[in-house]
Amino acid sequence: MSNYLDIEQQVAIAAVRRACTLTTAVFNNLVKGETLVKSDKSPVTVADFSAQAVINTILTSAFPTDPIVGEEDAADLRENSELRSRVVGLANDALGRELGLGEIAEWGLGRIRTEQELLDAIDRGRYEGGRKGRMWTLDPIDGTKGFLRGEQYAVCLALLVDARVELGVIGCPNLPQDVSNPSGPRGCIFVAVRGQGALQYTLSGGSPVPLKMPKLHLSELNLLESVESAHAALGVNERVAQILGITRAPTRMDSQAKYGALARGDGGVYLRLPTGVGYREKIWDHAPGALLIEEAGGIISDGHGEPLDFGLGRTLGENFGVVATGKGVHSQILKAVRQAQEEAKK
Ligand SMILES: Nc1ncnc2c1ncn2[C@@H]1O[C@H](COP(=O)(O)O)[C@@H](O)[C@H]1OP(=O)(O)O
Ligand SMILES: [Mg+2]
Ligand SMILES: [Mg+2]
Ligand SMILES: [Mg+2]
Repeated sequence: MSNYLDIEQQVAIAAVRRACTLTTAVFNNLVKGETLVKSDKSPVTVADFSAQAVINTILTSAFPTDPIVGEEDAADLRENSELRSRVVGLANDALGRELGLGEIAEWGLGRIRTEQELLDAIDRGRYEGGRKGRMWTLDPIDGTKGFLRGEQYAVCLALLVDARVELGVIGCPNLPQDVSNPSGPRGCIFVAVRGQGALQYTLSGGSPVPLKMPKLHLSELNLLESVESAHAALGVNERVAQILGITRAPTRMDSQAKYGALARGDGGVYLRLPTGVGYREKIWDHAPGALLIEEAGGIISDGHGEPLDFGLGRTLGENFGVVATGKGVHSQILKAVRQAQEEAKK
């Protein structure tokens, strides 16, 4: 008998691997005009579109009936022929390469797609989400601002069944494989399967390393937080650290690379508190990271201690931020969050 979600895991890792190769290549050749600004003022690049095209194409070929909640859609590309042909070229380069480790011909790799097929593949990510059945969440580039700065970003894919995350894959092309050797080799893939633990692979292949979060005392913790001050209330984080007596400086990093760092013990707490402008967190920004933390032995909730609800649609609804950390310190951190929040209201 095969292991739970064996095929899904192989497909997801292969898709994320191909997308990571693509995004790395695009970064090295990105030219002016290949970045657009979306209606929410966030950036999107040809790499985001083509990575979504690649992953959706592979998922659809392996699991034709599974819906996908993906961040991007093809509307901007349908009106811009220059951008469209660049995305189509990049996606076909990535899909057309010969089969790699663990890939099988039935996933339809190696075949060149038409423009129409690739735009439709991107738009397969428009599923509205919900509470029943299987669905994938995809963030083709999480942390686009980090990607554009040449810093951290992540290619993030998760499989949910009845709104519960069962499989999470996070590819981090720029993340050092070993935090104690920051100038050493980069490129990690984090994989979590419910009930089966969390693993780190290197992007280049090889055997995975199991991840287990270390038991840390409050005094040893440091916060993992956003680089962008518009994404999280960094001032409140500072106060939370002060209340807890944390003296180590926070680690600022874009994207769900933070969840990978937390799962392997490079930091003690992922802390993301709302800035108060009414932004709703998206399910693709937390689904794979949430399972990774649970399977590495940690706990994840919102800032009030409530579980994250992935069954509300494309967003986490009215949720109050995210707190992910070790089981031993979670309640103390929530208490400090409450105190900092009350002080901020005064
Ligand atoms: N105003 C906002 N508040 C919170 N998160 C945001 C906001 N705008 C974009 N994001 C998303 O936050 C995530 C990055 O947060 P972090 O600061 O932890 O790196 C990304 O998913 C980013 O989208 P994107 O996937 O488009 O980069
Ligand atoms: Mg975005
Ligand atoms: Mg994102
Ligand atoms: Mg994104």
